[in-house]
Amino acid sequence: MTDFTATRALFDLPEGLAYLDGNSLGPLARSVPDRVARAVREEWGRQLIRAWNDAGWMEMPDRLGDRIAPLIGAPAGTVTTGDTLSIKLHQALSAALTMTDRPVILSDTGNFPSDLYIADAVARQAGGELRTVAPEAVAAALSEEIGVLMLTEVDYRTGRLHDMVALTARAKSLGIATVWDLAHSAGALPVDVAGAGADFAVGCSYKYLNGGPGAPAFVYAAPDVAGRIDPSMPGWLGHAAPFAFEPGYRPARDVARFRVGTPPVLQMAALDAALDVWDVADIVDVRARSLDLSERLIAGVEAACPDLALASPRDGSARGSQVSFSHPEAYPIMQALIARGVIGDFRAPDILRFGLTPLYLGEAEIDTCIATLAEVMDRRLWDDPAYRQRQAVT
Ligand SMILES: Cc1ncc(COP(=O)(O)O)c(C=O)c1O
Ligand SMILES: Nc1c(O)cccc1C(=O)C[C@H](N)C(=O)O
Repeated sequence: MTDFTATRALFDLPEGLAYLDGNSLGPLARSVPDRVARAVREEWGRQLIRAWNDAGWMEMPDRLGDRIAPLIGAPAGTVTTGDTLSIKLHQALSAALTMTDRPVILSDTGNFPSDLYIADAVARQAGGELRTVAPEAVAAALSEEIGVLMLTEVDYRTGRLHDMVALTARAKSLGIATVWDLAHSAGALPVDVAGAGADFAVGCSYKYLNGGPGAPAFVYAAPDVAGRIDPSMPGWLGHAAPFAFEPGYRPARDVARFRVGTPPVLQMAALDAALDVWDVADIVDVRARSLDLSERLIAGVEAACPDLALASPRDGSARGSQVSFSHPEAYPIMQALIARGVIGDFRAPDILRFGLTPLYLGEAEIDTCIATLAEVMDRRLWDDPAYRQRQAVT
C-alpha cells in the first residue's frame, strides 16, 4: 500500500499553496536539484566528454524508457525517451501510416491541437486526410476506410477517458494501426499498452511524471511492429551503429530507432531523479486515491458553487485524473483563485481545470480549493479588471 505521506515528503512545494496543476507541470521532487547538480558539476564538469560512456549518458534515453515502461504496461526494451511529445507523435504517426495502404487518420475533435495539426500534416503528406469525430463517436467511425487511429486517452480539457482496450481491439479487427497519446495518463492511472495491443504510444514526462519543464517525451513501439519501422526521421542516434559513421542508414534494434539526436542529458537527469518516487508509489493506489479526491472536489464544488457546471464525466471510471468545471467567466475566476494560492488552470473557451495528483495532494488542498472557489464565486471576487488581463501562457 502506498504511503502518501511519505510520497508527499519527496516533493518541494511552496508552503501554503494548493497546487492542482500537476497535470500541466508536475512539481519539483526534492531529489532533483542534487541529481542535476551532480550531472553538471561532476559528470559534465569533471568527466567532460568521457561522461557519455562513464556516466551512462548515451544509454539514458533507453534506461529512462525502461523506468517509464512499467507505468504504461510496456515490456522492458519497448520504450525510449527524447525530443518532445509533438516530435515523438510525428514519428509514431509516420510509422503507423507505413503499416497501411489507407492514409486516413481518425481522431476526435477534443484531441490536443498539436496532435491534430501533426496528424493532418502527416496524413496529407501521405496523400490522405485526417478525419475527426466527437469523442463518443469514435467507435462507430472505425471502418475499413481508416488506416490509423490516433487518440489521446484522457481529454486534456474535460478529462474524458477513452476505452483504450475496446477501441484498440476494434481497430485491430479492422486492420487499423493505433497510436495512443498518454500525456494525461502516464503516472495518472494504470495503462496497459501491451495488454491492449496498441501499436504505438507516446507521452510527455513533465506532467504526472514530474520531469520538469521541457522534460523528454517517451515513445512505445510494440515488439511485433518495432523492427519493421522505416523511421521518418532517421537520425544518427537511431542508427544500429552510430559511431561507425556509416554513409547509409541502418536502423537500430526495435524502438531505439525512434531516437534521433543528442539526448538532453541535464533534463534527463532531472527526470531520472523524479522517477524515484515510483519506487515507493503504486499506480493502482494512485488511481484509487485520485478517484476519492476527485469525488470530494466534485461534491464540494457542486454544493458550494451552483454556478459552475461539471464539464468532466461524473462517472469516475470514465474520467482521467482531472476535474473540470465550466463557466462563461472561467478565465477571471481562475486568475482570482491563483491570486489566492490555489493553482489550477484555464482552458479556452470556458474551462476551469484541476489536476488530482495524490503523490503530493490530499484532502486539505481539495478543501482549500473548494472553500477558496466558493469565496471567489460568492463575493464575485473574479469581477476585477486585473483578472481579465490575459497572460501569454494560460
Ligand atoms: C495530449 C497532448 N499532446 C501533445 C502535447 C504537446 O506536447 P509537447 O509540447 O511536449 O510537444 C500536449 C501538451 O502540451 C498534450 O497535452
Ligand atoms: N507543454 C506546456 C508548455 O510548454 C507550456 C504551458 C503548458 C504546457 C502544457 O503542457 C499544456 C498541456 N498539454 C495541457 O494539457 O494543456
